[in-house]
Amino acid sequence: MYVILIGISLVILVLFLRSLYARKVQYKALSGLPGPPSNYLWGNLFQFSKNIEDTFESLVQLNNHYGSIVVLWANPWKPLVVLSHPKFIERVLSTNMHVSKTSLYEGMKPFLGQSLVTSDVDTWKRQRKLINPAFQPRIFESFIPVFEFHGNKLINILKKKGENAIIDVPEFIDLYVLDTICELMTNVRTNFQETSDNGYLEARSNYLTIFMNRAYSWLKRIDAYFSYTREHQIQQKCVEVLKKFSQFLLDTRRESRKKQQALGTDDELNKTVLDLFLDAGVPEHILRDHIDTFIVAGHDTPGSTIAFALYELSRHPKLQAKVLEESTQILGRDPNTVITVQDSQNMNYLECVIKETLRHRTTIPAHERLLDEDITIDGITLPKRTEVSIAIYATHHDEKYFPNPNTFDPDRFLPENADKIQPYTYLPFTKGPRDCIGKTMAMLLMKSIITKLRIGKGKKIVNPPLQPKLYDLYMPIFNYDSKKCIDMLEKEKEKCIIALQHFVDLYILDTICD
Ligand code: HEM
Repeated sequence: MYVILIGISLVILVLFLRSLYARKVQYKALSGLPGPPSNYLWGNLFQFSKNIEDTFESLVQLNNHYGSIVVLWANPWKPLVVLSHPKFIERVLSTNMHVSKTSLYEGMKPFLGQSLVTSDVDTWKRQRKLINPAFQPRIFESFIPVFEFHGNKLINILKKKGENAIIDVPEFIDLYVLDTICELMTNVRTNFQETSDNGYLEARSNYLTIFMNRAYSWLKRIDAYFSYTREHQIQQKCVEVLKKFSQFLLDTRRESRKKQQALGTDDELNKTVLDLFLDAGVPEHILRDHIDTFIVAGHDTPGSTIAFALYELSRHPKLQAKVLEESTQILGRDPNTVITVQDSQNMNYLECVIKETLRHRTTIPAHERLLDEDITIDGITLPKRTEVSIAIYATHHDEKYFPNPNTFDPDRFLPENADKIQPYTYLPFTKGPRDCIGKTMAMLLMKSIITKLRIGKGKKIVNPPLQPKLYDLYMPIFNYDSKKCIDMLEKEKEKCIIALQHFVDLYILDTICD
């Protein structure tokens, strides 16, 4: 017995000494980099664990205060190097190396398992290759009936509300995108737009809220601690609800595939992500993880971008006029015209508006990678296994790369100006082998619904006296009832809904009802 206890103690001691040594080496390598003053023992722990809003604000301000390579010791044992330096970003993103994810993504694993966003490198490579056909240009035409069906439904719902109704447009857009993405990913037609109250949205919102809380609290990132918290219990309940929904999509698609195969009507050319995974014989629980991954990755980002693009257009009548003129030239004046892929691709000015929205209101402000080997540039070395954060929001708002960064100016993306944008400073979908697989689909979807909403009739423009706060930009993720779990977000949620509802929705209602 004693021998076993001594053995275990020795193993623990050796592991502790090893990690102490590794930390010493890492501290030596990184301590010369700029960053907020940190203590050797507890790093910047007490500066970055107040609440989500402070953390977001602090991270964004870092680059202004300390420059484009900043080291943070928010977790004293796991430093994070925040990069907004295009040369370093290029070195990380432009090769087949450094595609591993960091500890940040562990918090998504109870929901997404080992799927594209969260999987290890070998699994990710296989999965990405397998589903590539579902995102190739040759199948884009098959998206059009889906955009049309759910887009027309949205227009009808908004029309029925009547002129004096107060409409939370981000919520309506959100439901439209959710229905559209579910069908594009699984070939199953859902109806969130008319029956939104099924618990799925609330569960997903609460899960993501807790994920964000964990992401910015080193303590909550420790499984041994987190598994005893109330948030963990809530998260488990959320996962149960979420998995029921993906199981429903899976069962429904299996049934319809059987019928199609029996009738010989299955579409061999236009396969969805789910069909490709089903063909590959992926086990049941992993199929559910994949469904969840694609719905979560493909939903909030276009949803909030569309809401913000509409918001910006409501504030800039001249830009609206340009967008309207362009869509009238391409589509004519019949509101029932179907928008083809070619039409969408010809909408160059609308594309500039969306690109500028993705810059100005960067939907994913940062993402992380683990370095596979040392990187040295200009005498600065980041050692292998350093966790780096690619601070997209910071490059998008750096005066050096985007003059007057807080001005909404789609002309930056006109062909004559776009060439001047420095490589690796504009990264809404990130770049490299692990970039956003849904970027072209997202652009088609966003163009289709913004055009369908016929923004720019130019009747009544609401001029907002307020700007949404930085944190509001991330609020569409938390748009549903998060009361039960995170009280502190309530105030912010209201602010966001008021800001967007008041300034975007009334405008859209006016123009659409017109
Ligand atoms: C405005 C819309 C969108 C934006 C701004 C966006 C942005 C991004 C970014 C920045 C990443 C990298 C995240 C990381 O590495 O942590 C990413 C990855 C991803 N996105 Fe998107 N995305 C959008 C729409 C979509 C859509 C519509 C889909 C699918 C239907 C999608 C599916 C994915 C997937 C599966 C990944 C993981 C890719 C991989 O690891 O190989 N995204 N997206």
